[in-house]
Amino acid sequence: MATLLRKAARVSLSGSLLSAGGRPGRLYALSYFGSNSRNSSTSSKVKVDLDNSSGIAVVKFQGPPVNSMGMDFLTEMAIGLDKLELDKNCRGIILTSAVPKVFSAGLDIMDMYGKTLEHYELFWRSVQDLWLKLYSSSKIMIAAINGASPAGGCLMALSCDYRILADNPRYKIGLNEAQLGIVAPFWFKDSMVNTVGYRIAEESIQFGVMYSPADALKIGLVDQVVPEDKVLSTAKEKMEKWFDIPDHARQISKSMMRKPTIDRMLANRETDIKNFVGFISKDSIQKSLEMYMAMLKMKKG
Ligand SMILES: CC/C=C\C/C=C\CCCC/C=C/C(=O)SCCNC(=O)CCNC(=O)[C@H](O)C(C)(C)COP(=O)(O)OP(=O)(O)OC[C@H]1O[C@@H](n2cnc3c(N)ncnc32)[C@H](O)[C@@H]1OP(=O)(O)O
Repeated sequence: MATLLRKAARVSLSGSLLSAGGRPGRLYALSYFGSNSRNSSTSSKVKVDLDNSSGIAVVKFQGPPVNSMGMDFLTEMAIGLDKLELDKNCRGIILTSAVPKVFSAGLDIMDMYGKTLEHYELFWRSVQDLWLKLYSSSKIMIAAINGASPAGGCLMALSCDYRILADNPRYKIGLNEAQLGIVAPFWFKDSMVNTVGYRIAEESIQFGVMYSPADALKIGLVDQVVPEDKVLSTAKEKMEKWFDIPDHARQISKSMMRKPTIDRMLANRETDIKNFVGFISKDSIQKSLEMYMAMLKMKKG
């Protein structure tokens, strides 16, 4: 019976939940995925390794020093996720980091500082695009969080179906935007509310709280805390459990849960871009970012 279910589960719905929701999907070349038992692709910031026999793809962030989400990272992630979304051999995706101590430092602050309005618009569209791909993926998404995960890093984790955090008190996670003098947009907030509930999100976002693993587990921001050397293996074990559920049933259930949040973002996408560009280009906000970057550098010296 279990084997039958696994076979049935292999017949997955094609495309992300976005296309399953009746929106036009896009086609991308499948150049690097052949019929070998393992397919790897490395670009400068992201490594994708799909094991065809298990159906698990590991997407590793490899942009030292802190895996910040700049234009290159956003583009490479978008391409990698599109390819995996279309690959029938892939049933689950694990996000993790190859950079010691950091999962991702979130959006690259240098992409939000001292640039043109056109750059801000393009950058924000790319951030939205990555979130849409992650949040609406038809695949099982597990975050194997093996380092600090502030702001955009936390958002990537929140977009997954399951979160495993390494048990190291230095690996804090949260939407800390308010601490930088900027504001987590509504779809960051929605992702947080959908995970931890309204009351906790309300406090969390206003204070820009960064949670220790123990606290993140307590509020449900992560689902499991495990020793650092077990993060990836636990993610793979967990994935096998998710694989027991037939894909079509899981995908439709996922879509049912996430569609209202995705639709809200799509309906407000252009306004959100306008808000971002207007907000980030303000002198006062640019000053806050400048001071924050200086503070990060001072902390080092
Ligand atoms: C009305 C509202 C409408 C719309 C909304 C409008 C706008 C706002 C939306 C914006 C949403 C923003 C989301 C974000 O993700 S913002 C980014 C937030 N990130 C952080 O605060 C993390 C900052 N970094 C850290 O805390 C630490 O670096 C970290 C990750 C814990 C690692 O610590 P450590 O290993 O000690 O490394 P260093 O701090 O020494 O950093 C090394 C190096 O990297 C630089 N750096 C760190 N983070 C970033 C970053 N996010 N972007 C760019 N650069 C970063 C750091 O300065 C060091 O540089 P150096 O040159 O000194 O080597």
